[in-house]
Amino acid sequence: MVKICCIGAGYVGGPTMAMIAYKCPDIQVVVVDISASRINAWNSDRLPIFEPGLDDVVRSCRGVNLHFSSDVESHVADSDIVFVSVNTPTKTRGLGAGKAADLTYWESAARMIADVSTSDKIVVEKSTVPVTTAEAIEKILTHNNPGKHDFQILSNPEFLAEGTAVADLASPDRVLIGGRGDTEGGRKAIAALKAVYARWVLEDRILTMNLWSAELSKLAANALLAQRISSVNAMSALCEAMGANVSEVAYAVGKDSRIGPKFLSASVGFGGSCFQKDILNLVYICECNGLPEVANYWKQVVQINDYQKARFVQRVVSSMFNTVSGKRIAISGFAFKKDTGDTRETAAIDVCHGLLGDKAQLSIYDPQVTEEQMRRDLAMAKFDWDHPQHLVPSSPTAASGQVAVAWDAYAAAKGAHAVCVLTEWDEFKKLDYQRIYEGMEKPAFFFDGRNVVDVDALRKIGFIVYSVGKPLDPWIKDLPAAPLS
Ligand SMILES: NC(=O)C1=CN([C@@H]2O[C@H](COP(=O)(O)OP(=O)(O)OC[C@H]3O[C@@H](n4cnc5c(N)ncnc54)[C@H](O)[C@@H]3O)[C@@H](O)[C@H]2O)C=CC1
Ligand SMILES: O=C(O)[C@H]1O[C@H](OP(=O)(O)OP(=O)(O)OC[C@H]2O[C@@H](n3ccc(=O)[nH]c3=O)[C@H](O)[C@@H]2O)[C@H](O)[C@@H](O)[C@@H]1O
Repeated sequence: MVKICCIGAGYVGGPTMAMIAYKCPDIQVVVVDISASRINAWNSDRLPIFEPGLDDVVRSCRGVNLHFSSDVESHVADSDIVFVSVNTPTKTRGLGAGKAADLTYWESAARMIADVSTSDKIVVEKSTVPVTTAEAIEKILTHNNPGKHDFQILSNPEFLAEGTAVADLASPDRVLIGGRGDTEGGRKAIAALKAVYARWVLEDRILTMNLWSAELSKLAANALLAQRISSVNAMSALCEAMGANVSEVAYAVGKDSRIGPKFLSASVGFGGSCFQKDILNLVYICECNGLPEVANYWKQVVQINDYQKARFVQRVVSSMFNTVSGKRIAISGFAFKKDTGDTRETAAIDVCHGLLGDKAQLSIYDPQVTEEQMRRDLAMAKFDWDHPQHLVPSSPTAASGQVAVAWDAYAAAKGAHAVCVLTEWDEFKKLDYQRIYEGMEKPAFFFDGRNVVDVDALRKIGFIVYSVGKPLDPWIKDLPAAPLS
């Protein structure tokens, strides 16, 4: 029986391994992590991540052929295939700080594999890593393993998106396997991993290629996806200036089959643990390889995203008589997108910081994010969020006087001067906005960073409404549009 061990029980390791176990009853899968609390949560009724459909998948195979354990070393030693799905955050110090990927967790996992291995292994890069990381890992493994076992390194980047992870894993657009197809050992390793996925993924969707192409394809895919969002967000600023409607423009553009309709929703800015991190990593790789023009091209995607968040804050402050000092502002949604409780790099953090900087009183509601998480995020230094939680410095009392957390969107808006929608949760489309309006200070402002509400209906109720990329409310029209510097 094939034994798989995955190092890292996070948003990727947990769901991907659960899907492998679910689809391959004859494979034993163990997911290990240095965080005992995370492992305990995977073994409990309340999983550590919120992901639609995941509970059922985990429940159907946990304790049968899917196990979660903090006994990292013995399970790694005992396995044939080791997936490494640990954090690869942006470096905060030293060479490449603010851009390069921090491979500390990766390297320590690799050294541990080398130390404990008593048999040959296939080591699979699941984490998103800089191009040529496979070679570095290979060197660590071959130079540190006393038994001189054979290690085959494969790159198998993950393309799931949070909120749709189960569907993405069950029916992926493609599975990518990079390996050394020019050696016999490499070919065997590729075939072994391919055989795992082939249990449920059509053969023509399993792509095999060389290691560097696979590693780069992952960075390229995220860069291109994020670029679409920055492109449509850049258009949203122009739409506001011209009286056009970004949803109509995106619809018209997306009808071109060469462009396609997906990933063209204008927003307050993309968030999530990967888009910014992976583009910065790409920028760093370009700079290190003497390609400053290419680096600058991709840097723009992140710069437009920062501009979009700053522009939103500017709209809020300038609309409300140029000050939000002491005013209660309801924040509807804190997660970086709907159907997840993940807040890493969420646009809400930057928008809240902007409003807190202008001395607003925030009242935040999100159906899946805990108060503790919101307070930690608002207190944390940039880039610190993507480290295992027990290693992140926290100051849970920061900003506490200016931040309150509400149990629903109605409570958040009570007595507020403005509502800002920052996550596109479905429930925000169905709220009783007449009731919300009646409970607010007047004039009542509504800033929709996700284009979820019916602008005309809210204006009829009496709200002054701003919706990203939509024709402007007469109240807002003549106010400055450029972000405050
Ligand atoms: N979150 C996402 O949707 C996606 C993430 N990725 C990539 O996958 C990788 C993992 O991302 P997430 O799962 O989101 O991170 P995560 O932070 O949710 O999980 C990583 C886990 O690895 C554990 N860990 C770190 N070092 C360890 C070690 N030496 N031994 C054992 N456990 C260790 C941490 O405690 C943590 O629980 C990253 O490289 C990310 O870029 C790729 C595709 C999608
Ligand atoms: O490497 C990763 O981590 C993953 O990053 C993204 O997945 P994810 O970040 O989970 O979620 P997305 O659906 O891509 O959304 C990212 C951000 O862009 C925003 N977005 C998305 C689409 C859109 O049209 N407009 C828009 O503003 C979302 O609200 C969210 O803040 C990619 O979609 C995955 O393929 C990839 O595996």
